[in-house]
Amino acid sequence: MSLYGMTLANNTGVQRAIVDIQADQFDSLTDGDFARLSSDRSGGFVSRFINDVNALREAGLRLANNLTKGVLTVIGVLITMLIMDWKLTLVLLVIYPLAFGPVIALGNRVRKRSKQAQKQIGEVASLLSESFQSSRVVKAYGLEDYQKARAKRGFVERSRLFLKVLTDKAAVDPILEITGGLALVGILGLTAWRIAEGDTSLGNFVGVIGAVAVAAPELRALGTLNAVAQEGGAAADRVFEILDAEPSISDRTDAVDLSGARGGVEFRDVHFVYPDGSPALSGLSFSANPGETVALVGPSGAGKSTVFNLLLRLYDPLFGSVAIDGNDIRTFTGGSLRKASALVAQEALLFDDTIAANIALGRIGATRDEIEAAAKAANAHDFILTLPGGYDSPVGEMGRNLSGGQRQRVALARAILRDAPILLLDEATSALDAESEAKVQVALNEYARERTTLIIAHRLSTVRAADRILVMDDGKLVEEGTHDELMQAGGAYRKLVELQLS
Ligand SMILES: Nc1ncnc2c1ncn2[C@@H]1O[C@H](COP(=O)(O)OP(=O)(O)OP(=O)(O)O)[C@@H](O)[C@H]1O
Repeated sequence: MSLYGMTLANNTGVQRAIVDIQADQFDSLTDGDFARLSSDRSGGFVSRFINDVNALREAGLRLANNLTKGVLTVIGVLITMLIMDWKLTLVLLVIYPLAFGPVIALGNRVRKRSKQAQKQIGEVASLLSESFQSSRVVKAYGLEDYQKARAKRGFVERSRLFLKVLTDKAAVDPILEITGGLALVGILGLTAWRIAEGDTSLGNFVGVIGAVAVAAPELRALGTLNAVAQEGGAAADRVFEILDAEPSISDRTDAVDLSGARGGVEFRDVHFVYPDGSPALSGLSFSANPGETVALVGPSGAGKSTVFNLLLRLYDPLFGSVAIDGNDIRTFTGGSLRKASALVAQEALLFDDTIAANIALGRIGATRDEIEAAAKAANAHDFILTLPGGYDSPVGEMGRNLSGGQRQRVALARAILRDAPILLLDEATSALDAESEAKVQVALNEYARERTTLIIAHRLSTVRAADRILVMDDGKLVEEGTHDELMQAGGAYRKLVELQLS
């Protein structure tokens, strides 16, 4: 009964520790650098939460339930043996570690190989989620065989790596059998000699061997436990990689809250290269005054979205500075800095919840009336009312139940509700038809009057009305002016417009 009680207590303890580890891992990733999250496969992270944590749980439970019992038995047996025949016990104490040497070496190999296997599970998880998310393209392009082959390769590799770990673990018992057998032969010889010399008696010897027989299964269990512990250790290494990572972008100790921002934005000679080495900005300087609407245009890869990434301080520039209202954004706390901006990104990301809940994320605690007012301003109200559940309709995973244009309008409503002094629109209306876009534009013009608005758009009709248009190329500013001025100047902007009209 006490064993039952101990097992229950261990199970609960391990389970609680696992919940804490999972929550801490999630907190660390969510609060950590954006660069880290965007640099690894999503499946890699998912597997750290599921597979690594499972391995930790297994190891934790086995260690908690078997280690104490095993160690206590071995200590008790050792004391008895020392009393009965200390010389033979000392010989055994020298021989046993020799037998355990290979088991420990094997344990280290298990650790290395488990780490490799766990990493590969992450790759398989990414492959699976990518494959299910892209099922439309897979069907439309007849890529079923291609995907099946990729998945099969992943599964085969998974089983190959898993088998290696199992093979190592399986070798523990035979090693213990062989070394144990050899040790026994030696001990028998030694004892026969000592009995002949009159140094010990057969009775003592039988007593010691009896004690070894009691301890042997526990020792063997401790041997396999080592392999399990190493597997758990490999998982723990991966979990702690996440927990211990220090974010490179964090609040300075003297950071202050940005409150009452007027929304002036300034980039001064900003140079930036992504962590993978892709150059993005090389000496970009521009400013946007509070309340001004500034459009960023230019060829794909010119660095437009990067401007938003730096303004939100998802990354820090290599050189130069980004300022709001004349103060370097690194002097502000990250939370307050991001509250000053409302971003609508190209992919209009929605969460698997209702439409109302998705809009409300713009400002936690907003009332239903405020949510509806924001939806009206984003020209979303009418389509929302045509849905069976109205504002309470579920949008599906990543907003899959809505059309691209509908998703964008819900995302716009969320940004409008945020009521921030800086509005960042990155191809925010690209999925709308011309009529809907025009309607959204009218509403946005009204809303943007008191806000600094930065607009990225390829469709140049969207940016015509901006107070100023910045033309970027290769991470630099190449032209600047109103639509009319730039058309007259006959430079890069005019070429872009003519290309779109032709
Ligand atoms: N997360 C990232 N990691 C690595 N490189 C990136 C990342 N995002 C962008 N880049 C690179 O930085 C450069 C600028 O990209 P950016 O997205 O800012 O261009 P853009 O002008 O917004 O292009 P588009 O109009 O196609 O959206 C590109 O060469 C791109 O490959």
